[in-house]
Amino acid sequence: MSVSVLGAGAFGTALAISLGRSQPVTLWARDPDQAAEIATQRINTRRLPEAPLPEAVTVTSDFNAACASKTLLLAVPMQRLRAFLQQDPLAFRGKNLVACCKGVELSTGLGPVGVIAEVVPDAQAALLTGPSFAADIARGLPTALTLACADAVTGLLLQQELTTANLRLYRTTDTIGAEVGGALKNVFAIACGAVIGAELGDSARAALMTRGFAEMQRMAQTMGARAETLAGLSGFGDLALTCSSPLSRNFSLGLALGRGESFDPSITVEGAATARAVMEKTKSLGIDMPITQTVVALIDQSLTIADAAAQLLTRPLKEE
Ligand SMILES: NC(=O)C1=CN([C@@H]2O[C@H](COP(=O)(O)OP(=O)(O)OC[C@H]3O[C@@H](n4cnc5c(N)ncnc54)[C@H](OP(=O)(O)O)[C@@H]3O)[C@@H](O)[C@H]2O)C=CC1
Ligand SMILES: O=C(CO)COP(=O)(O)O
Repeated sequence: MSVSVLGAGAFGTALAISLGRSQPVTLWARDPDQAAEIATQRINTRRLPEAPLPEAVTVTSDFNAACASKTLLLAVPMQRLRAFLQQDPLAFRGKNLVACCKGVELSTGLGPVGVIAEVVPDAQAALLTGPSFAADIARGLPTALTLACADAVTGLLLQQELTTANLRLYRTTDTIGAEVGGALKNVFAIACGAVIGAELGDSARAALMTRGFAEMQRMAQTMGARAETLAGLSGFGDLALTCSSPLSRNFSLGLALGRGESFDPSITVEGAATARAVMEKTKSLGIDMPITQTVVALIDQSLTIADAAAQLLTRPLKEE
């Protein structure tokens, strides 16, 4: 069986590199000039410099050629996924579509698996998520991720097909839990970055991570997810990585907010739109998400970091 990665950003390129060390892989970039440059130089200088492509990676901008594979990894940002699929839904029929993005769609409140199911209902939708920086995967450093697929047989097949020497996959059928964990960890990473940027201390960050994890569990379980999914790589695991590393773009946006600095708007930061989408969604779920709400206000600059901290500290006292 063959695999293609659609989207030659940092993550798509890293996955193609890891897979390409042991099997043929196609990496698709939408821009023909970019595809030609990566193919010639054997490196994605724009998105993942210092990570050479193995020989077994074929780079192309030919969409139909890339879609000839049975398994397609969709490595485009969350808010672009629907438009990307809608360009040619027939090309995706009957495929194993593995979303590699994290977040909640602003217009619908759906996660990546939900979006795939809506646009291409006759594909097998799956999600690859969990703690990993693209640069680490590309360098061959050890990583472990979650492969979520509601269909257990397809999930097992994808787990075997996409596990590599340095990328160990665990599988689950709980796609909702995996979606919510991956989406919310980015929101809390923004909050943690802001706390560190404003020099409020590591204790405050630990409090935010823990109470953020409570919000994540609350939302996921209200939506029918399993608690053990949130305790796994896609929930706790990714929360731990993203909230503690300046290599995270979400954490870095938070750092900039905390320091009162500007941040390059062209950088992919999934947590910003997702925080908004989650607040919209939780209106109908009827649950309390105070940290997520605070992140929305910080991004909108309708609240200072000091006021945000004061607001969270003075909420009514409750049981843990
Ligand atoms: N980077 C990382 O370490 C990790 C990222 N992820 C997740 O992977 C997803 C992608 O992130 P990442 O690769 O880092 O982002 P990048 O910003 O590096 O790349 C995004 C890619 O998506 C492409 N793209 C955007 N819109 C479209 C579209 N409509 N059609 C086709 N291609 C499109 C871009 O193409 P173009 O260059 O032409 O604009 C670019 O190649 C995110 O959800 C992120 O959370 C998950 C784990 C790790
Ligand atoms: O998802 C990631 C790590 O698991 C990458 O995080 P950022 O998108 O914040 O860089």
